[in-house]
Amino acid sequence: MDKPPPPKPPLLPLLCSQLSLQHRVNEVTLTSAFLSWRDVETRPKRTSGSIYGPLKAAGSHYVPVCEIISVQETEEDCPNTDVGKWQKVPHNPAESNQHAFTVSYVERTPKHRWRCSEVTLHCTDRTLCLQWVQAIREQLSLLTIRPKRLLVYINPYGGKHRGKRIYEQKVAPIFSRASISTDVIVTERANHARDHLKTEADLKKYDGLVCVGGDGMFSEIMHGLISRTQRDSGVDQDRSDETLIPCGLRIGIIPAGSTDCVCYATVGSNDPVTSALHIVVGDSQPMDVCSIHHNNTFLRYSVSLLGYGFYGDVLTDSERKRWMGPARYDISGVKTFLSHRYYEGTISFLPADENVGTPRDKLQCRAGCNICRLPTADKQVYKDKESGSDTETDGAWQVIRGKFLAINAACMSCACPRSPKGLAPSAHLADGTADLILVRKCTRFDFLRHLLRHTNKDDQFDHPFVEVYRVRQFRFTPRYEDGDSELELREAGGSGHARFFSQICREHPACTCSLAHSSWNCDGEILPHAAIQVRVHCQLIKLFARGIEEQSVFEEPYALGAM
Ligand SMILES: CCCCCCCCCCCCC/C=C/[C@@H](O)[C@H](COP(=O)(O)O)NC(C)=O
Ligand SMILES: Nc1ncnc2c1ncn2[C@@H]1O[C@H](COP(=O)(O)OP(=O)(O)O)[C@@H](O)[C@H]1O
Ligand SMILES: [Ca+2]
Repeated sequence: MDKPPPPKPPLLPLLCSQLSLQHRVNEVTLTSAFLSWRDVETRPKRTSGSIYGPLKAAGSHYVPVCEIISVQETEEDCPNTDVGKWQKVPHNPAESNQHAFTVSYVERTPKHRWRCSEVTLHCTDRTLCLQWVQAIREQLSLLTIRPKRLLVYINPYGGKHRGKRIYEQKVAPIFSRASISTDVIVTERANHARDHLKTEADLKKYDGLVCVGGDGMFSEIMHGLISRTQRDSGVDQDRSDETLIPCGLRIGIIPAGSTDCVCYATVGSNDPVTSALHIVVGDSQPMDVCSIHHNNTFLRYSVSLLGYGFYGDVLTDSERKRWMGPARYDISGVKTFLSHRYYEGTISFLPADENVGTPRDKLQCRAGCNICRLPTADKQVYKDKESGSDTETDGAWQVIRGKFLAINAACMSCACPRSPKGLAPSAHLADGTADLILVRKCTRFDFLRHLLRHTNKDDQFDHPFVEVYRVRQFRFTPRYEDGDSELELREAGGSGHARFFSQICREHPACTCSLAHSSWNCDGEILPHAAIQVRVHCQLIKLFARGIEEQSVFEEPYALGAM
């Protein structure tokens, strides 16, 4: 949350020269933290006592070394065969035979988008030019968090089927400029990436994974990596009380899907170039993951939306409309809204510690979030267990029964272009909790008001039929469960009528009659069971991201690099 400190004065310049930039003399300085250049032909007036002077002063630029993408010696005055264009011939004839180098660096633009900007600096002789290139490269080589070798998976059918083109045109050139080597796999079927990661991939060869696709594709890669990590460490993921081993490799997401909420909620935009640059600079954002079990069988992991009722039904309907691309969610959304089905069941949950806040906090999770840096609340559960007190029976669990239009859980905001603040606007990426949102039966009109508030600034939780809880674990049992809760059916006074229909549904699994059940939408996959147990695993995975930056971060002085 903290505003980054202003750049420190360059106490120990590693290199300082007068170089020419667009035919003007600039004093160029490299320190271990910044590359800066200042036009010395127009000396700006200082307006305050600060040694930085007015940082907006014309001609002063600071680029943090950690945001430099690459440095290259520039070939002057020759046709650039790569792009088939001639470079601009300098006006000043004296400059035409000079040596130059080009530094590419991150430039922030509105809406959290990053772009690759360049500055070309001319030197009087080649030795000086090489000295500069070498000095900058040396500083870059000290940034050991940057990945050098990546394994890339592309889903050619995600979103609008543009994954391959997006990767080739926008991302691969950035990786090659940053000297990142890649192995690229274009998937041939669903679960290809997951299975490859689970069993075949030689993960030791890589510093990270890249997923080109949507939330479904990300989910595949996450499943492959988590399962592989547990198997390699001898951890049984079927046991719902296991402490899972965090994954070592970071995952980068190049958005090319329908919803792209994991990317949007961790980076602030769904822009392929921005994501590629976050990978290049080696960002790292830990992220919570929910594990979902049915009795003692592992079903799936979830990071974004785990939704029963409305979002489950939207997904079930939209799967038949995949050919429509992203628009399928709008059509199925309207259809599901009109059907206005509600489902009965019981939710039990273990509330999170108070110090992590509540789902209605005004405070949102942003880059460097203080709540996510707290010692993890998650660990408390295991401590309680070890000391013999069973948290499950000591009264901490709360139980809610009712008729629900929607039951949603999200361990992050789920912000996406459709809903910029997300399903759970105050959920934290890495605090070990999920926000549980219960929407009880209400009128169609009220439900519509609630849904529409996801798309504007109004508070979607400010309705009498909506309840929200911040939880570490929860369970759901539908009132009329298949197979194992005949007893509950009888206890609950289940009418012969209900039993009759639940019987029909059991015998005709394809029947979409939803008297008793909806399905869970788990990050865009349909789960086979309605009765589930869910637990949040704090910071189980890491992404090449940094969380959403506060707007002030890309105000001065950090934007001074803009030319
Ligand atoms: C009638 C008006 C309705 C407006 C409701 C707007 C609410 C939007 C909240 C969206 C939350 C999305 C959470 C992300 C879910 C993804 O995991 C999943 C799968 O995404 P994918 O297809 O793989 O990109 N997408 C959906 C829509 O279920
Ligand atoms: N080559 C492939 N052919 C068919 N399906 C695939 C392929 N590769 C991945 N998938 C599956 O496609 C599904 C949707 O992919 P995703 O990239 O999330 O796009 P969208 O956001 O449009 O749903 C994922 O669940 C993934 O498992
Ligand atoms: Ca969380």
